[in-house]
Amino acid sequence: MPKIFKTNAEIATCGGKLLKLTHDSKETGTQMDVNIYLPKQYYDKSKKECHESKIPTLYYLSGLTCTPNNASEKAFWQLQADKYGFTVVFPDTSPRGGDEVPDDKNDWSFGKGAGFYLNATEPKYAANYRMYDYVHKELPSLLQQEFGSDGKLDFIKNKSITGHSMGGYGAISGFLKNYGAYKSCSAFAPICNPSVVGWGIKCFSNYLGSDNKAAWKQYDPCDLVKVVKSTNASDKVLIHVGTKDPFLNEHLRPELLLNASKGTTWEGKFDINLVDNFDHSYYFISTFVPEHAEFHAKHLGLL
Ligand SMILES: N[C@@H](CCC(=O)N[C@@H](CS)C(=O)NCC(=O)O)C(=O)O
Repeated sequence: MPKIFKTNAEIATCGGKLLKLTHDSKETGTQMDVNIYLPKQYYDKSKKECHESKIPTLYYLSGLTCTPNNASEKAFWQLQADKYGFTVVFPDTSPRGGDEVPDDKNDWSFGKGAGFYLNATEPKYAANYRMYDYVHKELPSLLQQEFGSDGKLDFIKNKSITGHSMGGYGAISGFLKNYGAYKSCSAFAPICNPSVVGWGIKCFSNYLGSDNKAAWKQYDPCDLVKVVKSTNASDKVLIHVGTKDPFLNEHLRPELLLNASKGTTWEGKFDINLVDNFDHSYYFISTFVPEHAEFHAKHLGLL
């Protein structure tokens, strides 16, 4: 069978391996980069094929301007993945490619590197900017086909999701829109109410249409909490945001998510931790990665 993924690098790190991959995406119509970390448990020779409990997956969605490499190099998920035994998938943040993929070269918060984890409907962007279906459907399915065939890895059934900034919004939005598909969700400095903040307004207007507010509501966590019912008593979304995050008051606005959830089935289920002195960087993210890893490990049945 022809291979789906091309392996550009296979890097030993911690007890497992980081694979830097590229593949063709039908959703985006482009080649996509993705990194995956296979933990030490995957390479454990004493474990036979067809594990009774397969190794689950944590999807990490990155923020504006990022490629799969930022978090692979600076978040230190690998140590945690080995500790609990989960795979980590680091998708790219948008389609890439040449001039055939529309972009705004003067604005790093829009276009390439800023796909906003949605399916664009505006004609200019609709062919390529399909990061929602790419991340939640196509990528897990392709990974399962190629890397899950030995029966050890589960990219689809036992999975959780997390992310940073635009990726934090992508994680919460994807978790709510696919309620039940992910065992747990967490976020680092998420954009909580994209419909009312600068980064979100620019991306939603261009990708979904400035007048199409009904489409905006289908992705905005502050609207989704009102229509998606939390039916599981153990639902909890773990969030950390730094008080010295320069984007806190202009773009992140965690208080709006707290307010939006009031009176809904999600009230009290967003565990928002405003942490003193931390900024928006990977110094902040890596500090709280162990806490988020333990949280997801519990929900994935690893603890
Ligand atoms: N200063 C950044 C602003 C964008 C930014 O802070 N991006 C965050 C996500 S919203 C990030 O993770 N940047 C990459 C990194 O820190 O490695 C730039 O101009 O590239």
